[in-house]
Amino acid sequence: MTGSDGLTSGRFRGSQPVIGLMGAPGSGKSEVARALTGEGCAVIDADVLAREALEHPEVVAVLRSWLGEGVVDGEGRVDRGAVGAVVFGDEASRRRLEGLIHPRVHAERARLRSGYVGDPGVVAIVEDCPLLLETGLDGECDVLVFVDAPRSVREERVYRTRGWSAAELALREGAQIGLDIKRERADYVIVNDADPEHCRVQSRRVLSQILSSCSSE
Ligand SMILES: CC(C)(COP(=O)(O)OP(=O)(O)OC[C@H]1O[C@@H](n2cnc3c(N)ncnc32)[C@H](O)[C@@H]1O)[C@@H](O)C(=O)NCCC(=O)NCCS
Ligand SMILES: Nc1ncnc2c1ncn2[C@@H]1O[C@H](COP(=O)(O)OP(=O)(O)OP(=O)(O)O)[C@@H](O)[C@H]1O
Repeated sequence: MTGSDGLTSGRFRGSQPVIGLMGAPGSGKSEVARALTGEGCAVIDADVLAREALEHPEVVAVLRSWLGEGVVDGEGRVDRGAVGAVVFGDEASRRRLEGLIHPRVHAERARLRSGYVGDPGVVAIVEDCPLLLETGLDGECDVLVFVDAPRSVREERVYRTRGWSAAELALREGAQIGLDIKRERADYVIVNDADPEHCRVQSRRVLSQILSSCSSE
C-alpha cells in the first residue's frame, strides 16, 4: 500500500500503480507522460518541479553566491542556460546544484503524490523524472517503462525544440546512468522513433497492460 507520505509503495499494492519513466534526454518521456495524462494518469514532472525550485528566492540567493551574478538575469531570475553551461561541464558543481534542488523536488513530489493516492479519477501515478534511477525514485515505483529513441532522432528533436547541439545532448546524457542499464531495468519498452501518434498508441497499450496486471494481482 502506498503510505500516507505517498512515497512508499510495493509492487502493485497501492490503490493505483506508480509508473516510473526512464529514457535519454529527448527520447520522449514527457511525450509518453502527455499520452498517459490523456488516459487518466496523474503525472509528476520532475523537470517542472526543478524549475519551480529554481525560482525560490533562497535558491536564487545561494546560486548567486556560488556562481556569481552572471547566473541571474536583470529581473532576478535564474538564467538556466548559464547554470547549465557551468554544471554540465563540471560534475562537482552539478552535484552541488542537485543537493540544493533535489530535496525541494522530493518534498513537492511527496505532496503531489499524497494528493493523487486513492483519487478515483487517477488510474495511475506517473513519475516523469530524468534521474529516476540516480535518485532512487525507482524504488518508489511499481513498474518501470523505458522510452527508447535512436540518438540521431533525439539529436534532431532537441535541436529543433530546445536549440541543443549534439554536444549539449551528449553532456547531459553523460551525466545520467547509461541507457543499457535503464533498458535492462525496464518492465516495458516504448520505442518512440516515429510520429507522436505512434508514441500515443504504444503508451495506451502499455498502460492497459499495466492496469490489467495490476488488477490481476
Ligand atoms: C541545470 C539546469 C538549470 C538547466 O536548465 P535547462 O532549462 O537547460 O534544462 P531542464 O531543467 O529543462 O532539463 C532538461 C533535461 O536536462 C537533463 N538534466 C537536467 N538536470 C540534470 C542533471 N542534474 N543531471 C543529468 N541530466 C540533467 C534532463 O534530461 C532534463 O530532462 C536544470 O536542469 C537544473 O536545475 N538541473 C538540476 C536539477 C535536476 O537534477 N533536475 C532533474 C530533475 S530532478
Ligand atoms: N514521436 C515524436 N514525434 C515528434 N516529436 C516528438 C516525439 N516525441 C517527442 N517529441 C518532441 O521531442 C522533444 C523531446 O521530447 P520529450 O520532452 O518528451 O523528451 P524527454 O525524454 O522528456 O527529455 P528530457 O529528459 O530531456 O526532458 C519534445 O519537444 C517533444 O515534443
